[in-house]
Amino acid sequence: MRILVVDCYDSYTYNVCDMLQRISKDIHIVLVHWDKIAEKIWSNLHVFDAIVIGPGPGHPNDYSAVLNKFWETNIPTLGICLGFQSLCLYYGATVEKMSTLPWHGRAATVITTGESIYQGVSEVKGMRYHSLYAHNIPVKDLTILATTKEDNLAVAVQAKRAPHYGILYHPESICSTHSQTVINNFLLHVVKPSTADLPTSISSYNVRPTPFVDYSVQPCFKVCTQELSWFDPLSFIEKIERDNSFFCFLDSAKEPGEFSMLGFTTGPNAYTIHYQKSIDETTFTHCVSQQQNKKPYNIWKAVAEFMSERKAVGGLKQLPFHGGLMGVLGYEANEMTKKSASEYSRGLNAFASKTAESYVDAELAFVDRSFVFDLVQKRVYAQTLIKEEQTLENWWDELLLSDSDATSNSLSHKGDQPKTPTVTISDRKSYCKKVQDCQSYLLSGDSYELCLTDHILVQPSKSIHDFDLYKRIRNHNPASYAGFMRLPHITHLSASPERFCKFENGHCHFSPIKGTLKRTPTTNIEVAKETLLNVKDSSELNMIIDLIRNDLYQLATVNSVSVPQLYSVEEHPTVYSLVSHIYGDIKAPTTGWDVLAHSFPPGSMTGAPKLRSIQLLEELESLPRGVYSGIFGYWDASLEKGEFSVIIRSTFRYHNENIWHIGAGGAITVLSTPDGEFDEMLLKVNSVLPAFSKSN
Ligand SMILES: C=C(O[C@@H]1C=C(C(=O)O)C=C[C@H]1O)C(=O)O
Ligand SMILES: NC(=O)CC[C@H](N)C(=O)O
Repeated sequence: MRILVVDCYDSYTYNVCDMLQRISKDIHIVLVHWDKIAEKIWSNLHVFDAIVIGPGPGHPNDYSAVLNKFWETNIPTLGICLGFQSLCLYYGATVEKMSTLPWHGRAATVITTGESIYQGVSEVKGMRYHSLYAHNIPVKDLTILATTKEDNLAVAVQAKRAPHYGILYHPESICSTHSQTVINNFLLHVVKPSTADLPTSISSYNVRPTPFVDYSVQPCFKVCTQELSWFDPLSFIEKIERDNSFFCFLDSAKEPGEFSMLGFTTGPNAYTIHYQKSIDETTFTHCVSQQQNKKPYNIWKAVAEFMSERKAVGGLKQLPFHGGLMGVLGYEANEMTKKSASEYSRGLNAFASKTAESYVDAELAFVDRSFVFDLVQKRVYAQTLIKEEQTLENWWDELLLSDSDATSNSLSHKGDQPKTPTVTISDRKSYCKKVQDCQSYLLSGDSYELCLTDHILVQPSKSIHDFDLYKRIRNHNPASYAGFMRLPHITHLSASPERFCKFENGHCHFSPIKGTLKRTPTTNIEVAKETLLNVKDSSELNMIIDLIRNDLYQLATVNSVSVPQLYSVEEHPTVYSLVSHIYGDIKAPTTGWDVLAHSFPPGSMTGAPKLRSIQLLEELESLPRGVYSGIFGYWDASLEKGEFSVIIRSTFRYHNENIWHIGAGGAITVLSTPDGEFDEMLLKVNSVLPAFSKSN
């Protein structure tokens, strides 16, 4: 069966594709963007057995010139949400803003006629992501098939003189029920599948992403492992790090901790890598020779090629990291945002007017020398990536010898009592105004959720030693995804609680956080569960769960994406969080790096639909986000495993400038209160800011 799926740049379109393909493996989908439908598609429309017009931001009027061409055919067509509205509009209904608050991320009870595509289904749960609704529906042209119990809204229609259907709720959502029956009814009872193959010129026409490179390459390195007697990573780093030494420390700081890893750039095979979006160039610098190799394209493709040429074999299987990539990809390191970190060079606010090249959008290191700390077993391993012809040096001896009392756990610090820094942050009034601006976009149907953030600048009274600052942040907020990275362009200090994505041997795991509650003496995990499992926070999370399923479906194997438990509440040092866990499987030649690239930036930091939300947020937020909202982590040289956190509750600076950046914000929905969102933003700033004024 050949189906044309029209993608209106929603963040749920791939969920629609997967929903269709779960019906039958014989379904061949051609996915096209509504505004980029090639002439060869239009001239071959008749070869498709069915058409599905997906959901999308904005008003259906914006799409009519194109979508109406589908309603003029006699091809079985199903419109979802925006597609439903387009069908109703085509027959003269009125489509306009809801007169009540929209149900973004909330499932309604849908009563059906039990007829047509609802044969055998009398009541379903239907997840709603719409701000507009259709009324004055002409009954001479359209039959209403279902309405909501809560507000008696028409949510499914069928045309009387053509096999055209519309469903306003999202049947593809994790929270909708009986969708396989409904879609089955549409496909099997409405569509008469033809047997002929699609013309090759069309069958390969697809916007579904493909892996960057073929990773089935010959390994280039082997991993040499030397177990050492235990030493505490933090005290060790404090002793050996110097103001100009580059290294990357991924610190599992939340008790009991699992693995921490420390990567050095001192080996013969080490590189630093940085990306400048403003010139779309990725630079690889060999650490020993300082020789540079520049690639005139984005970091995702460039790093994929680089890593495929440096595949490693060996090492202890139980360790997460043996050497490879460590670092940060900043929020703007994607093709959806227009801004880049180079904006800082235009003397914005307090920035020194450095050149644009000073501000990079991503920076990582390829480390061939690393320590991995098994915090549970209290074991530490020195690991080296070497080529066959290279000889192994005991590089760790020199480091350990330079640190005679590595076992000391004192969190001593350099320098005297820092004075209160100068902090630039939005005031309540201006932030609340931005929250209201967000909500206007939500009510107009341009977005269902916007993760609004503020860009806080911290100028210490005198320069602060960065690792001292890290130790203070870690003391105040020991997080699961803590870490310290000092590389040539960016110094980044993390206290993040949020995993973005972990991948290992083809299994991917995302765990977005939405819903944050301050810890107080009267809150405990039970109180937090009662408080966070409310309509606002769960609807915020539902939208991101569906968005991440969609991102995963782009590359995951059909039927492999799952959400075993919709919500859980996690306890962190300063807050409680509502979390969900989404899993999916990929198979070679796809790797976790491909999944990261096509799921970036993190949906929990953009909102949904992702593209439109990113565009709106760029309008609303004056500065680039820089490192904040990006991801921080590692990709092992085996290419088989890696883990990146969402960069929040962190601070970073460029080039040892005495200006530190903190990003903080929260998901804005129609249920948000401006003051509540400002307070939430402040709560998150205070997971890091106090460290600039404390002495330990
Ligand atoms: C935006 C931030 O956090 C994000 C928004 C959250 C929320 O709205 O509850 C929680 C975690 C993050 O996904 C931040 O910490 O700055
Ligand atoms: N999910 C959608 O397709 C939304 C349709 C339209 N933008 C609305 O908000 O009503």
